[in-house]
Amino acid sequence: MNDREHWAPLTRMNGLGNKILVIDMRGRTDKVTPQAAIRLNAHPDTAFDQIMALYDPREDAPDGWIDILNSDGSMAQACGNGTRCVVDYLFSADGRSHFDFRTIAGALVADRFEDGRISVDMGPPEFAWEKIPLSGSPGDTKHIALSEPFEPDPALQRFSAASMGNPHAVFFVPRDVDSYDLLAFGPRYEHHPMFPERANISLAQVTSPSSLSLKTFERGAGLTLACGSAACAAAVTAARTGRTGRKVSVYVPAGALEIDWREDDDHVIMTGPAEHEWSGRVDPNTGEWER
Ligand SMILES: N[C@H](CCC[C@H](N)C(=O)O)C(=O)O
Repeated sequence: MNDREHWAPLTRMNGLGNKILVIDMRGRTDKVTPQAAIRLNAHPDTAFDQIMALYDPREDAPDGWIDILNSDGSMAQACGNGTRCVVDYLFSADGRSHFDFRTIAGALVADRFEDGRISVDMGPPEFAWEKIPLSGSPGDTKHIALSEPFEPDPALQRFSAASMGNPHAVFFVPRDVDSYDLLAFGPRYEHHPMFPERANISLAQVTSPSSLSLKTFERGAGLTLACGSAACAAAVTAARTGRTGRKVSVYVPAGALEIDWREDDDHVIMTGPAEHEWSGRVDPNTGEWER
């Protein structure tokens, strides 16, 4: 029997087009399962890039623990666009605008401003190759030569790497990011032997000392319209390689994310919108849902 009254609130949102499902698991003792994620992703109305599963606050998670699931059921350590959606979901419920969440990668402190924009402190980037992680001990992670198999275009044979809690490979390209067939080579790059935990693969075209355009093939989710942690990774690697300053506007089709890589504490602050689409409920164990 489907005891739907005991299903969890399901909210479909997006962060600049990054498709997010917020599942409110507070007050429950069960978990959103990878099987539920795969089933939800199989339906066109609930197909998503990430699930943000929000659990009760606990001693080390003042405003709640967040599990992040990719659409293939794998777990992610960071999700900037998804975090903004959780903030907006909670603000709509009780008007609160400051939050201190925890994920497996650490703290995610976020603030919602009067105009609806939301800032998330994504923490400091990590550049040490063994912590990203990369294999083959490439040493300097500013300019890494990709080992075979790679694309014939030289711009797709070297990258900069960073972790925002999750692994990112950023390829700086000279042309419009849409002029490359990222959908075609993204899967091979995501699973490349240099990325022992796979990687989020981004193409970045620097357009000024304070702006770049970005396109990302996400680990465990594929080509997405936006990726917040990739925007952070692209901004810090652009700054680190002297292509931009530490404040960068990262443009994706639906708009821009503002990234500020702070000098004083090395933290990366990402600011952008969140959009509510519809609300329903879901069985977090099976992925059965209704609006
Ligand atoms: N879309 C997310 C990133 C998800 C990262 C996930 N693809 C992984 O690292 O496995 C964001 O806005 O930050």
